[in-house]
Amino acid sequence: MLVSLEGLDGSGKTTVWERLAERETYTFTHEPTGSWYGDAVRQSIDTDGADPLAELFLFTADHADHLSRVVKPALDRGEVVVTDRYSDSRYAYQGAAIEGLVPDPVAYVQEIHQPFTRPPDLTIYFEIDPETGVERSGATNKLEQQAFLESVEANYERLIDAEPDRFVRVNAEQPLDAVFEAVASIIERETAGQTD
Ligand SMILES: Nc1ncnc2c1ncn2[C@@H]1O[C@H](COP(=O)(O)OP(=O)(O)OP(=O)(O)O)[C@@H](O)[C@H]1O
Ligand SMILES: Cc1cn([C@H]2C[C@H](O)[C@@H](COP(=O)(O)O)O2)c(=O)[nH]c1=O
Repeated sequence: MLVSLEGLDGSGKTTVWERLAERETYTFTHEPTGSWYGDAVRQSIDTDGADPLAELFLFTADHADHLSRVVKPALDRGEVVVTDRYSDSRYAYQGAAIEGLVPDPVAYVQEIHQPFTRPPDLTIYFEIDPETGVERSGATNKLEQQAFLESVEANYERLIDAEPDRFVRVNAEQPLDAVFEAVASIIERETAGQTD
């Protein structure tokens, strides 16, 4: 079973993911990955003026490698995989970043993925206000900006509307302990008795 954690920058995904890894025996992974593809992505994120379409394809290359090298093999072994960000990050973030370059950016990014990706079975959406996201993340790069995160949030809402059964919302403005327990219990409930 494949579980993804999604949300705006600063929503607390990584903090919860790290705590889960201390307590649970799931397979833990993340995007951008630690591979050289992930390094290229991080270099692009930190480059103001990087071409947004080129950045989309860097993120997508990292996803393709992540799928074939980590996610699919773990799922084939019957493991529960918990990933900190996955394909919805591309639909929401690059959907916002390439606005104006193609007619329907979110649909365009989804179409690029459709032939090869493996959609998550469950996606936990860490819900926070973009303003809180900017405060918590420290606005350290071009993505952690309020206006941009407002567009990203709108794209996430569109994805949730399209697939309400896949997404579970968690109020990520609660104290961290409450967010963590909510996420842990959702995953425990949804994975009970499941292997792949
Ligand atoms: N529920 C919470 N209440 C208050 N602060 C929080 C909460 N969750 C996380 N934080 C803090 O917010 C900051 C960002 O958290 P974290 O890195 O986990 O977010 P993230 O969703 O992984 O962001 P990004 O996608 O940018 O990596 C950290 O300093 C973390 O301690
Ligand atoms: C996977 C992915 C990520 N992003 C953005 C979201 C963050 O601002 C950065 C890095 O992610 P992290 O959780 O802080 O490590 O990259 C993106 O725009 N598109 C994606 O597909």
